[in-house]
Amino acid sequence: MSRPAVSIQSVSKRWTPEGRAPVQALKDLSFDVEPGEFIVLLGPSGCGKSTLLYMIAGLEEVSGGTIACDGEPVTEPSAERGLIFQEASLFPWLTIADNVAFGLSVQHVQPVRRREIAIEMLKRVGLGDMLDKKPDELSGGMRQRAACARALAMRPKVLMMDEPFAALDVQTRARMQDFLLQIWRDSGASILLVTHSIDEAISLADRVVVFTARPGQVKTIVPIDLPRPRQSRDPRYHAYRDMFAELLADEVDRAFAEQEAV
Ligand SMILES: Nc1ncnc2c1ncn2[C@@H]1O[C@H](COP(=O)(O)OP(=O)(O)OP(=O)(O)O)[C@@H](O)[C@H]1O
Repeated sequence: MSRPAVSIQSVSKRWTPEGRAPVQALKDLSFDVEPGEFIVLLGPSGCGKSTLLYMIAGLEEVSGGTIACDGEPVTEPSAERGLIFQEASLFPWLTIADNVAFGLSVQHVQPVRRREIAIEMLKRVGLGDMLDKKPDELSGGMRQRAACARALAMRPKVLMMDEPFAALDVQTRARMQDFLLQIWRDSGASILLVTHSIDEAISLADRVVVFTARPGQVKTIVPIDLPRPRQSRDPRYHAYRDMFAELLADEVDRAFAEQEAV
């Protein structure tokens, strides 16, 4: 059997903000992500989903346990692990093509080749005629597609997405989900996507990792056994929706109770 793309073993994270009480964000978290697998992380606010992505990205250290990608312990950021945020973090003063090409300069790709790759990636995300536009000339959905192109240009083995479509309207969000499934299939990358939307989780995931309220632990891992494209009118889809709503309700109650107690 192949090695997991990401292996998370007994990971904990304790934040110690200056002048404030320490926060145990994650506790004894373990699961693997298989190569090419689409994982969705679902859980109440503050349970440590973003924290986990930052640690896999190598932007934050674990307080305990280990994270390994393709068998190698994560100690620093790598082009093999891309991270996309809710708001596309593009450089406003660069064109879309230059934004996509920028990351490749760090990988010492020659300028002409950088531009070729940028054009190829932007075409793939449907922005082939927007190459020389600046980010503020694009809609939110287009900016997010440009951010995907920039991440994919680095050929990551693992792509992490932190609520990437939360700021988009419902129609754009549905299109972006279709688009994401397409580029996921083409790229062969593993994806870890954080969302608060049960529908998004069911529409996208191979498996959904449900977190407990803080400190975040794995409450359960649910494989979504439905063919794609997934139809919300399918009775099995409804059964998943009910199950996730129930699983989350307890944890959201717990998270609220904790907040009120502070
Ligand atoms: N840099 C930081 N310093 C101190 N505490 C932090 C830091 N980042 C996150 N935390 C705390 O760690 C906990 C987990 O935060 P995190 O953002 O990972 O949760 P989340 O599940 O992604 O939340 P949400 O769904 O609301 O985005 C929260 O209590 C948060 O306040």
